[in-house]
Formats: sequence, C-alpha cells, structure tokens
Amino acid sequence: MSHHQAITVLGGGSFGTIIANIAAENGHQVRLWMRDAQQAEEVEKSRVNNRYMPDYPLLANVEACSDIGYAVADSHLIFMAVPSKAFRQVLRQIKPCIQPEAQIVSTTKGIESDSFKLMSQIMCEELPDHPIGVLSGPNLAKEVARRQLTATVIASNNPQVRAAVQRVLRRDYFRIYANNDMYGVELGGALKNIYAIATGMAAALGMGENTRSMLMTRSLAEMSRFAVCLGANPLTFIGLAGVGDLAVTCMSPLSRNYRVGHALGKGGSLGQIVEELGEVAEGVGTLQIVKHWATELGVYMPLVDGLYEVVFNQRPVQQVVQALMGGEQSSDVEFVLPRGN
Ligand SMILES: NC(=O)c1ccc[n+]([C@@H]2O[C@H](COP(=O)([O-])OP(=O)(O)OC[C@H]3O[C@@H](n4cnc5c(N)ncnc54)[C@H](O)[C@@H]3O)[C@@H](O)[C@H]2O)c1
Ligand SMILES: O=P(O)(O)OC[C@H](O)CO
Repeated sequence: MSHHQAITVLGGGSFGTIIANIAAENGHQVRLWMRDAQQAEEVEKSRVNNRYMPDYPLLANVEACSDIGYAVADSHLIFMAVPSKAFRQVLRQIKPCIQPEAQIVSTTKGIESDSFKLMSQIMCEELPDHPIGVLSGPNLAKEVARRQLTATVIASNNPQVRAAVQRVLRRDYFRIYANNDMYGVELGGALKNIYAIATGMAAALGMGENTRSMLMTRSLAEMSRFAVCLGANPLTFIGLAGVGDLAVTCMSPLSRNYRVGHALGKGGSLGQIVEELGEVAEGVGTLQIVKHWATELGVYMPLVDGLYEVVFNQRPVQQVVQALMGGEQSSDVEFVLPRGN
C-alpha cells in the first residue's frame, strides 16, 4: 500500500508555498490553493510562486488552484497558511466540502482581533468534529526554501495528527518535534512577532547586542507570563516554538515583523510601512489585541504597553524607554527570589 496521500495547503503566500513543496518532496500529491485565480494559473504554468517565493521551483506534484472545493475534496490533511484575519472565513468556506475525518493544521501565527481567539479555538468552533493541530517554530520561509537545517513543532492533543504531520513534512533538512501544548505553541508563534518589532526598532535606533539581549530575555518572561495565565505550559517557552522562534524573529532582517520595527525606528509611518511590505506582518495586529487582552486579564506586560504607546499613540520612543529604564528598581525582580534573599 502506498503511503502517499492527498494533501491540501490553503494560502499561497511564502509559508504555504514551502509547506506544499516539502510535502511534495515526500511524494505526496499536493493542492495549493490561492484565492487569486490569475496568480494560481501563473504559478501552475511557470512552476514558481514569483510574487512570494521567487527562485524556488515547485515540484510537478504541487498543483496550484483557486477552486477551494476542488482543493480540499480528496484531502485528509489540510494545512491552513492564510493570515489570521482570513482564518475563520476560509474555514467556513471549506466546511461544506471537506472529508468528514480530515485533519486540519494551522500554520498561522496570529490572534483573531474581535474575539481574542487563537487559531486552535477558531478551528474547534468552526469544525468541532475534526482533529486539529498547530505547527509553529523558528521557520523563516526563505531559509526553509534554501533547505537550511530547520526544526519546527507540531502541537496537538491528537497523536494521529502529530504522527501524520511528522510523516508528511519530515525531510533531512526539516525536523518536526511533537508537543501537546497547543496554546503554548501557538501563543509562542503569535507573541514573538510583537517583540520582533521592538528589537527591529532598537536596532534602527543604533542599539547594540546588550539591548537586544535585554529585550529578548524580558520579552520571553513577559510572553510566558501571559501564556501561562491562559493555560499554556511554561516549559513550551524554553522550546523551539518559544525562545527558538523569539530568537530567530528578533534577530533576522528576513523577518517581516523585525523589518516593520526597523522602519518605524527610522521614522516611517506605520500605514506606509505595512503597505510597502506587501506581505503579512502579524505582530502589528497582535500588539493591539494583546495590549487590550493583558489589560483585561491584569497581566503585567511593560514591553507591550511601551511598544503600543510608540506604535499606536505616537509617543516618542525616548520617553517610553526612559519610563521603562528609569522605573522603580525594587519592582524589577527577575525571578521570584527564594525566602530570605
Ligand atoms: N513567512 C514565514 O516565514 C512564516 C513562517 C511561519 C509562519 N508564518 C505564518 O503564516 C501565515 C501566513 O504567512 P505568509 O508568510 O505565508 O504570508 P504572505 O503575506 O506571504 O501570504 C499570505 C497569503 O494569504 C493570502 N490571503 C490574504 N488574505 C486572504 C484571504 N482573505 N483569503 C484567502 N487568502 C488570503 C494572500 O493572498 C497570500 O497568498 C502568517 O500567520 C504567518 O505569521 C509565516
Ligand atoms: O517574517 P515574520 O516576522 O512573519 O516571521 C516569520 C516566522 O514566523 C519566523 O519563524
């Protein structure tokens, strides 16, 4: 019996394209859906997704298409690779056409704005009978496309989903670790985008590695505090989907979120920066959502508060930095200190 199966990837941006090709490298028949019919036709003909992933030839067993019903018709494993804004709407589109036992895996690193919901929660609401998982980790699409050694995490409560994703995506340059902490893994992927904006901004302002290290370390404390409050496992944050993804996104100019922060630090306006980027930088929306959510939950997130002031209230960055660095020292406890210290 052949182990090759029909796989679907929904979303023809950078990440969807590499996920589709990796599954195809393993011999699976892959349908890569994109909403723009003309783009799908061009990709199908040229065998390259020129807009998002030029110089990355697609294998013959990747079929680009724009008919979403056709894309999911025979598939038992569907990867979602659309931005968080479109996530629920795309799930609603596929609901009437998918196989009853199809597994759905999110690769999206964001939070739904009005509801504060994570992609796993949206999947549970929209497709309650389907096994689900989330894929997240330090995975810059352009580096994966160059087949640079990379690891990622599949998180699911369902062992069959974890095994299916490991089987379908495993390559000698792409290793997949399993985890059962879905909230932790997807919160790691979504939250780190916020802090990449902050480190991009710091670099643009001429700050060096001490500053970056301080920002990243305090970001990790802040994001894990928030995630644990939502029920995530703190251990997830010392793994690939936590500190791993935070590190890559806060350090690489290949990260769109880092680039947005860098351009803001150089004095650009948010609207123009996002428009010129032409790709999704989830951190901008996530910052707004987390700022409100943390306030509601009463979670202490000074970096989120400060960055929000700079990005959305045009408060001078020097003022915010001064407030952060000049605050009362006795409240700055790195860890809960043992008794007597
Ligand atoms: N690029 C990466 O390195 C990377 C790595 C891991 C995860 N991700 C995550 O994957 C998700 C997608 O990112 P990407 O990098 O592929 O983005 P992208 O900007 O490269 O592409 C987004 C794709 O989604 C499509 N899209 C946008 N709105 C849509 C809608 N309403 N309906 C259908 N399709 C729509 C766009 O046309 C485009 O094809 C994001 O949440 C991102 O954080 C990205
Ligand atoms: O380009 P970014 O900032 O969306 O980051 C890409 C990936 O999430 C890195 O793991």
